[in-house]
Amino acid sequence: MSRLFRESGGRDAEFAKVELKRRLLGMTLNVMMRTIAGKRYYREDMACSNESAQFMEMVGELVAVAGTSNVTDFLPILRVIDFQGLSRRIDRLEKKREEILQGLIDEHRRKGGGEGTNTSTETTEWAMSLLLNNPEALQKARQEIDAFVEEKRLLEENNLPKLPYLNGIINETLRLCPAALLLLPHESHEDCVIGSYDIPRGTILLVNAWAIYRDPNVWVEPTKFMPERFLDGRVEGGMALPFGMGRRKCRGEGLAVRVIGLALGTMIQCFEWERVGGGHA
Ligand code: HEM
Repeated sequence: MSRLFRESGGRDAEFAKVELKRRLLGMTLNVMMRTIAGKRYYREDMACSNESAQFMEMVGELVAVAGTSNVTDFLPILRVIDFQGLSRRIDRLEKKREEILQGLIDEHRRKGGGEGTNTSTETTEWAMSLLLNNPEALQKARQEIDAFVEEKRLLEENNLPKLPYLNGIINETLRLCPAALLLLPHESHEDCVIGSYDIPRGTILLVNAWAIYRDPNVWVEPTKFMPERFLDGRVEGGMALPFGMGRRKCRGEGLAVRVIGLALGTMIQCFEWERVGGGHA
């Protein structure tokens, strides 16, 4: 925030154009790496070390491979020739990941001392984008924060549960722009029945969260940005599962919601925001 403040030219300055993605990525990566390995990857000037460049490259490749349809799932015979070369790509990626993680473990031992990066970064960026396109919601969030947090004090993590509208914005962002469109694939390890369907052992199940979030039978005006859907602890339609459900639910939910809430809330509290070129997208 202090860097954004300096770049914006300080208190009485005109609007300045800023690029958020790299900063949000740096911030989430730093939170994650401080938790996992006790070190920062990005410095304040956003320069990144060779190690963090490698790490980001690996995350980028992982996202690309995870998003590629695998033809051999449908025509297993093609597996023999590794038709799309996906197996080779995954093997290479696995090796790279092992090297990076082993390097962190070795370093940690010497000093005696997830995938969550992308999802938190993208959700925060989408939230800002939705707010810039819905200035009345931005205004409401600002009023809520100003009414609750004393003047001249920065928003703190323990304020977050008391800011229902800000939380509504995060939930509505996760609904409209879900970071995990199909959650993560699950595979049945034994025959089972779901609803009235017989599911054989070894079936891959994908949950189309994106379609659920846009179902007009579940949501009023599903494509509209309305944080109010989530106010008073209620969930319109009762069908929100951005972090999945059950035993394999996201482990990082608590961390993600806090990091996104704090980053978004502080950006709203500290700055006036406008779309580049004004207008509406
Ligand atoms: C906006 C942020 C995030 C979203 C939307 C998200 C979403 C998800 C979803 C949908 C799943 C699959 C759940 C299922 O299959 O039912 C998942 C799994 C997981 N997430 Fe997240 N996630 C986020 C951030 C994070 C963060 C920050 C971390 C770690 C620091 C994290 C760690 C994990 C782990 C370890 C799993 C696998 C859990 C398991 O298989 O048992 N996530 N996440």
